[in-house]
Amino acid sequence: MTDIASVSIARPLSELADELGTSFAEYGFAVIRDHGIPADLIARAEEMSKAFFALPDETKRSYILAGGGGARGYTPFGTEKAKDASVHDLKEFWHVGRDLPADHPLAEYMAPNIWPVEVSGFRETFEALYAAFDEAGRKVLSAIALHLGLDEHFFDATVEDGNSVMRLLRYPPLEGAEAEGAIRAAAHGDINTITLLLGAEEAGLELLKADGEWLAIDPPEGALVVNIGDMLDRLTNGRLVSTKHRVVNPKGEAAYRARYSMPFFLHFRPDYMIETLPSCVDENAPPPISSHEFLLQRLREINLA
Ligand SMILES: O=C(O)CCC(=O)C(=O)O
Ligand SMILES: [Fe+2]
Repeated sequence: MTDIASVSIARPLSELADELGTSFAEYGFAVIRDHGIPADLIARAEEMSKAFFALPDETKRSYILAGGGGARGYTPFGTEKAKDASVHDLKEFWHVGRDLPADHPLAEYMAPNIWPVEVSGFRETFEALYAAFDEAGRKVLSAIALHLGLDEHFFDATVEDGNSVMRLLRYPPLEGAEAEGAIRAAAHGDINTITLLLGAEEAGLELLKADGEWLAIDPPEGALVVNIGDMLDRLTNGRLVSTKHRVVNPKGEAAYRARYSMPFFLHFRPDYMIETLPSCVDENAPPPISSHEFLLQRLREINLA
């Protein structure tokens, strides 16, 4: 294969599962079209995200939740650092999670969302987008299950009421001669099960290929860029790879523009035991670990817990 797959997911999953799975095995990434998230919802969400980040710094900072590890609300510029990186990423973000009823057995793992009162329609829009991401994610996981020789619904119970997080990201415009080629988000692997990303048509996202070269990702307007996270890499003992990726400031005029994107970090349920699938076991298979414990280990490494 010479490039990552670009797949319409409107076709029967059994027909596309292997094309998708092969791309995840080789690159850890695929582009997914016809994913079912309505274009007008995406447009509204992008507008609301821009409106939030345009608020005064002081207002945005009033939505920082101390002690929550950035899991909900606002995280300012200069907080998150990639694992082993020496400088902070050039980004600010807002997190929306799953709202569970207070008496739900998994409620202790998922803090209630907070919402900025200054942007009207923000809550409704992002609740709708969260649900749409959830549904698109289940479909992608069904295709992955087929590719792995599992039942199409294998992953349904593993992600039900999982602590997936939707991140609204803003990378501020950079200034001066050093802007071109600056690193907006240092190379990292995602921690979760799979990530569904909107907004990557604004240039900058690159993945690290097995041969050590960086490959720029250039999806068509409105498509999802999907990548395998560390949890699914671990579950499959590396058959599907969590590939390092980064966001560089593009060359030319775009270097001086802000970049907005919206990843949805789809997570297993916190109590799901990540134990290598029987078909993927070999002598190097890692020991079982709960999804929650794995997440905590990794958040400490990136300065968020
Ligand atoms: O902004 C992007 O395009 C990618 C963001 C990303 O990789 C992340 O937040 O984990
Ligand atoms: Fe990422």
